[in-house]
Amino acid sequence: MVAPHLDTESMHEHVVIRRGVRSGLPIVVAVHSTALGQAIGGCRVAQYPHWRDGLTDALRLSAAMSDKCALAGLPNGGGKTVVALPPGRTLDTAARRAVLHDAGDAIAGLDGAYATGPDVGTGPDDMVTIAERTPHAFCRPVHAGGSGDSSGHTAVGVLAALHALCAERFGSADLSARSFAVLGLGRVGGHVLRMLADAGATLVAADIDEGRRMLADTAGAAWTSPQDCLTAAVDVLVPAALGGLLTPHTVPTLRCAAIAGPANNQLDTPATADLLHQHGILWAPDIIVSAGGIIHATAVELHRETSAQATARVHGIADTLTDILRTARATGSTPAAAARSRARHHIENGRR
Ligand SMILES: NC(=O)c1ccc[n+]([C@@H]2O[C@H](COP(=O)([O-])OP(=O)(O)OC[C@H]3O[C@@H](n4cnc5c(N)ncnc54)[C@H](O)[C@@H]3O)[C@@H](O)[C@H]2O)c1
Repeated sequence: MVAPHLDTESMHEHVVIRRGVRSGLPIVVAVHSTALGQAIGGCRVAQYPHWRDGLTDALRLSAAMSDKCALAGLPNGGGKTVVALPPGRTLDTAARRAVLHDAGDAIAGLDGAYATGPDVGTGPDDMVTIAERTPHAFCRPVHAGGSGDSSGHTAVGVLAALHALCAERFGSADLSARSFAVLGLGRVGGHVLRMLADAGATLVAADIDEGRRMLADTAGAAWTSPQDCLTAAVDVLVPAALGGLLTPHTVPTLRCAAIAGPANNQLDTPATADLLHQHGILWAPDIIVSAGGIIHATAVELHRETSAQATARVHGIADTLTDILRTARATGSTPAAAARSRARHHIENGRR
């Protein structure tokens, strides 16, 4: 089924919802916008209480991708693929291959309106499997000019954002003078922690996985519980785990002066940006901070740039963030509102 999505607040161009013919699993491909060019966004394979929760996630994440691409200056729109696994369901090799082929067929049916890449629950090998059914998957190996694992590039973008944020909030981009609480030491958070340690920063770190403690020890970071990390008295909180951690319940407990990290969808609702503002906490919009991976991937995979050229684009995140923070200050709005307004402006101009 290919049907237009009728959400009036954020109208999607296409939403494909289908039960995979091979896997029997629910597959959603959401194309939010192609106003600026081909929609891009990862393929997520994750457990959801109900497949409709996967649909909601796909709609939300694809709309956020449109804003992320627009703010990153990419000639692309936002899309997302979600394979919604029932609670407790895991995939063996054959089932995984079946569902990835089903997803590939759904993407192929969009005739190039959308291209996919790795996301939560998928990696570069899965893109090779999807590419057996559609050419619209980022799957070139690094040695052939592909982008590879995005987490290192995302981390480079986070560091660029942290420099810009510190310059705006504390009057200096010198990270060695600042303290950071890194919440989540996975692929991106681990890189960010190491880079902050190299820069001489004072560090606190946490992860629900005790196995990540070694990373913190090596970086000279004080290991703490996730709850204490969230509320640590530091200059900057770096959310690098899951989204939704900034809520009306958690914001009053925060003791940081600023927040910037790679975690997607950090705010539970857009209104929480106002609450952060009221508490004097400067929040760098995640759609800007976390864009390094997608900037690098599109540059090398779609536009055939060298990795060095792509990395220079990733460093541009610092200028984008500085511009948004200054605009917010000048207009008395929140950075979230300034970023959203800028993104919508770019998308509307692209549509004309
Ligand atoms: N990988 C990328 O290139 C990329 C790009 C853009 C955005 N992001 C976002 O950045 C975040 C991290 O991505 P990743 O690729 O590093 O994921 P990951 O799965 O490798 O790492 C996430 C880490 O967070 C930990 N974690 C989960 N729940 C936690 C909790 N409640 N408290 C503390 N730690 C917790 C996990 O144990 C894991 O170590 C995600 O929100 C992801 O969507 C990632």
